[in-house]
Amino acid sequence: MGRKVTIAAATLNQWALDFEGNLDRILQSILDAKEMGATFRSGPELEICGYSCEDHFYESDTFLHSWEVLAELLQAPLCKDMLIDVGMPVMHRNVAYNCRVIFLNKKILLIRPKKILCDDGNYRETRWFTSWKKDKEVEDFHLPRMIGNITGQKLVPFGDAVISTLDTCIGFEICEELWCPESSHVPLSLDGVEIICNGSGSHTELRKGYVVRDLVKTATMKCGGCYVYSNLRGCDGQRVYFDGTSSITLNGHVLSRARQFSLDEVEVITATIDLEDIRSYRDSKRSNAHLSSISKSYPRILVDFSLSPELDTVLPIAQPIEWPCLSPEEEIAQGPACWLWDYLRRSGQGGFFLPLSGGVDSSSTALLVYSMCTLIMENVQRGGDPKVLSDLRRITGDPEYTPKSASELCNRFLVTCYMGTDNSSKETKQRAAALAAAIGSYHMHITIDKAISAVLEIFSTVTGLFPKFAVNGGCPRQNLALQNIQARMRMVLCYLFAQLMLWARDRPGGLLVLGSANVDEALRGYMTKYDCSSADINPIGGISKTDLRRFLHYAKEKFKIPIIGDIISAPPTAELEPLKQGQLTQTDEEDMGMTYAELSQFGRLRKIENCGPYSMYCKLVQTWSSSYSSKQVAEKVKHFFRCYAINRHKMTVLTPSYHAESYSPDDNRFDLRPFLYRANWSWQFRAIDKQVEHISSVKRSASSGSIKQSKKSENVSKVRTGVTV
Ligand SMILES: Nc1ncnc2c1ncn2[C@@H]1O[C@H](COP(=O)(O)OP(=O)(O)OC[C@H]2O[C@@H]([n+]3cccc(C(=O)O)c3)[C@H](O)[C@@H]2O)[C@@H](O)[C@H]1O
Ligand SMILES: Nc1ncnc2c1ncn2[C@@H]1O[C@H](COP(=O)(O)OP(=O)(O)OP(=O)(O)O)[C@@H](O)[C@H]1O
Ligand SMILES: NC(=O)CC[C@H](N)C(=O)O
Repeated sequence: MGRKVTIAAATLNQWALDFEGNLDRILQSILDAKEMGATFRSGPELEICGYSCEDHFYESDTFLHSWEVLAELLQAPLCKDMLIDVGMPVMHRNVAYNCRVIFLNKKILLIRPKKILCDDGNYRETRWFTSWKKDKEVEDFHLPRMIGNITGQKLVPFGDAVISTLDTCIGFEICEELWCPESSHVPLSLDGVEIICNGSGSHTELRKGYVVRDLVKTATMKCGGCYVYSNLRGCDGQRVYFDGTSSITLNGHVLSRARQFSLDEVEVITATIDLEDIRSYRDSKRSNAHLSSISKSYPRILVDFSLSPELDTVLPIAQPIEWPCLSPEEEIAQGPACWLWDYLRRSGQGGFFLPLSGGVDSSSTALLVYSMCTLIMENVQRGGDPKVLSDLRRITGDPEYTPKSASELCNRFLVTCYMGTDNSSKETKQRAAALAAAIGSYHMHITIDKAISAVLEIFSTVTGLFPKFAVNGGCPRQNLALQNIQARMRMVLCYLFAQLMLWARDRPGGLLVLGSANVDEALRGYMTKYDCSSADINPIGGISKTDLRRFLHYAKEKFKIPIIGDIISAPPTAELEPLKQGQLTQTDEEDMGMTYAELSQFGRLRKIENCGPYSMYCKLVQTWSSSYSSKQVAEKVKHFFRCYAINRHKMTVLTPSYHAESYSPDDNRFDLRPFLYRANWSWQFRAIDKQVEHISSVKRSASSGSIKQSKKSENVSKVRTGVTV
């Protein structure tokens, strides 16, 4: 009959500039697609070189090696009789484009450049690429000779065209083209293109999972057709994690979807569709059909090849499935854990070292490593990607190793250390030890007072001065300095232990130091510069305290670790000031002058809603009207902006973190701002003061108005009752 087509979308964990590994994973996906009966395979954006090559896209080597990989693919016997669509950068007439290259049986059919580039947040595509502006036009592309020698072609079409096979028509839109208001799938669908492929490089963020689902469902519900969305997966050398949710959708229904987070480097999904379902859906949507009849056509590349088999009557077609979205706490449990795994195996290190204070932040970080271990266990037990076990054996230095349990694995991967001082309470020490025992980390407890005294002694010998804590009569400067030296001393010890702990345990290599400053503390600058926040990597640096608490509640049940309950209910504290009869005198929220919940709101308004001090005040004066007076709101906003301005310099040395929040203050990558501010914000704060004054005068006149009004009504009622004034 020739109407049923099996299509494959590949999800690949590529790595920028790892041409060898990227080629292997592409080949593996083609093999898997073939074995699953597909005749067409589409893959993610820039899959040949990796998405995050960034300024390496200025290097001609990146283009050269991408062509070399394509040459391997063209010649691979595996690729015979399959229509293949791969992503790579291509230079055409001295301009670099982000392209799809579509080939079949050693011939390149089309090179399709990206038409709408992405420049939001983490993306800077226009820095390296130019968008193709010539709608529905193609030009001749002169193939490099090494490719021409394989394909026997000199020129191939380059531009905005579609592929017509004997049985259907295939078109392309690349990632951002789906997100933007002038998506290519609309004119493609109106021109009768039945299968639309989107090779994408879309990163994860908390609560973003529904976006692609809604986009592909809406696109195909409105326009009809089959949408093949292939996304990257993993950490390809940057702070972002590509979440891998590739999907195949038909006429508004999702037919197949890859997992959102997974350790599998290659995951191929397929769906068999009936092309007639597209035709009847579109034709019965009369508005669609009328618009189609007047739409301008795309150039069609005719191919003497059919995606559907001759005899397909009994071939079962795919049925709609549900696309459930993970909760934010599940996203935290899985996303950073997968990112940590990619980072660990690609960095060549032997595990992690974590200073564990028993507080919410460092405990969350420890639990994320444990979560990584549970994902590895699940993968090994399921017989998932064999690469997981081979990487595991390489990292542990044990070629025979097979993990017995997540906690046994955690013992090999994670060294935790409580670094106590005279100011530490026994409760935090116990909580750290109990958590470490529950997850199985290799735990130590050390005291660092001697080191701190030694450093202070150097200062006192030179100056003859002895700084004191505030409780002992010291000024704020002395008080802070005494806190910061403890925090910084911990950092120095972390790196020492990270370097030598595997030596002490008779294993090769070193450990990556994990940091655990959360996104809110960074924004407010409530951290000591170059203390434990200056780690190698930080899995929670993009996550808010509020979400970390939600994650801890989830982890307590999921991993059955009761001590997490105590960690959640303890007040966040730095424990850097002396205790009073063994009790805490210092809490984070009191020190900061704002709650974590308020801080999170400031963060969202500053970054996501682009509020300066004045706009932030105008918004919060309404939102917080039931709790604070306009004057109090003004004070809070000013306090936040003062702290932010004074501490912004700390963002320049922020430890690289997993990107999770759209309000991340990550300097010069996600949040481009100066780091030297005029911290009194005199102009801006005056604007706030004027508003406060205005609101107060309106209130004053309203209340005097209401007094007059009530006197007036009193008189009226007296007249009515016959009493004269
Ligand atoms: N504009 C600028 N550009 C570049 N550097 C600048 C700078 N302004 C100050 N600096 C430098 O920055 C340094 C001051 O920063 P830093 O040494 O961090 O010290 P600082 O920010 O003054 O104090 C540490 C802060 O973290 C809080 N804290 C302390 C201990 C633990 C915790 C916790 O996480 O629980 C929080 C503490 O309450 C305080 O707010 C100085 O070296 C100063 O010269
Ligand atoms: N007693 C300690 N032992 C080990 N590490 C510590 C200790 N105190 C602090 N740290 C490390 O320094 C980091 C920052 O310390 P801080 O007191 O600011 O904690 P925090 O950011 O509130 O985090 P937490 O919730 O983990 O205590 C902690 O996350 C932890 O990694
Ligand atoms: N690579 C792209 O074009 C980025 C796609 C998209 N805007 C996202 O946030 O995921």
